[in-house]
Amino acid sequence: MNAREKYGIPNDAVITIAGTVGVGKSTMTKTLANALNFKTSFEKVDNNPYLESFYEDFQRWSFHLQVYFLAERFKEQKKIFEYGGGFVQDRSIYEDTGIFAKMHYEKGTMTPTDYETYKNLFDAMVMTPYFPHPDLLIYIEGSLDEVLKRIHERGREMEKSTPISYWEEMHDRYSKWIDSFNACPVLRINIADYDLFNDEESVDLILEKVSRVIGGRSVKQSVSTFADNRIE
Ligand SMILES: Nc1ncnc2c1ncn2[C@@H]1O[C@H](COP(=O)(O)OP(=O)(O)O)[C@@H](O)[C@H]1O
Ligand SMILES: Nc1ncnc2c1ncn2[C@H]1C[C@H](O)[C@@H](COP(=O)(O)O)O1
Repeated sequence: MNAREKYGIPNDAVITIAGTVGVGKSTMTKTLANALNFKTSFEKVDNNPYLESFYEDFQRWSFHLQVYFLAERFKEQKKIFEYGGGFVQDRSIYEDTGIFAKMHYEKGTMTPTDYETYKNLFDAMVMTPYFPHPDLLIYIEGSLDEVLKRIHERGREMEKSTPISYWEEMHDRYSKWIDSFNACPVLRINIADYDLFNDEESVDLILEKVSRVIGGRSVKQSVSTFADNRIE
C-alpha cells in the first residue's frame, strides 16, 4: 500500500503550500508529491524575466512582476484542472494579492492605480465560481531568525541583499493573513516540529495531519468557504 492509500488521501486532491519566502515550501512540495505520487506545480523563479529587476527597483517593477506571476499561476491552475488534480503546488495564488501586491501598495512601491488594476484583474480571474480552490492549504510557519537563516543558506543574491526589514514586514503580514484566510481548509505546520532532511518520520507525521483534514473522502473542487475547517 502506498502512502496516499495508507492515509486515505484522494488521488484527485490539490494541496497548496503557503508561507513566507525561504520557509521551506519548495522542499515540502517535492517531499509530499514524492510520497503521494502526485505531480508538482512550482512557481517560476529561474528564468523569471522580472524578478532580479524587481529586487533592484521595487517601484519600477512591482506591477510587472505581479502581472507576470498572476499569469503564470493561472496557467498552472489550468494545468492542474486539466489533469483532474493530484497535485502539490508551491505557493498559492492567494498570497500574490494577500501578501505581495498589498504590501507593495501599502509601502508605496506600487501606485494606487496599478494596485487597483492588478486587483481588478485578480478578481476577474480568481474570484469567480469557476476558479477551483485547493482542497487543502498547508501553511508553513517559522521564526523570523530561522527564515532569514534559510534565505541566506539558499543563497539567491537578490534576496540576500534585500534589507532584513523587508523580510520582517513580510513575516508579520503572513501571520496576520493566515489568521483570516478562509478560502479552503488550512493545516498549519511549524518548521520547528519537523525535519524533512534528517528525520524520515517527519513526512508521515505531516501526512497523518493532512489525512485528518482531507483523508478518506472524495474531494470535489468547491467554491464554498471553509472558515470552520481549520486544524492546528
Ligand atoms: N525542513 C528543513 N530543514 C532545514 N532546512 C530546510 C528545510 N526545508 C527547507 N530548508 C532549506 O531552506 C531553504 C529554503 O527552502 P525552500 O524550500 O527553497 O523554501 P521556499 O520554497 O519556501 O522559499 C533551502 O536552502 C532549503 O534547503
Ligand atoms: N507575487 C509575488 N510578488 C513579489 N515577489 C514574489 C511573488 N511571488 C514570489 N515572489 C518572489 C519571492 C522570492 O524571491 C521568489 C520565490 O519565492 P519562494 O517563496 O522562495 O518560493 O519570488
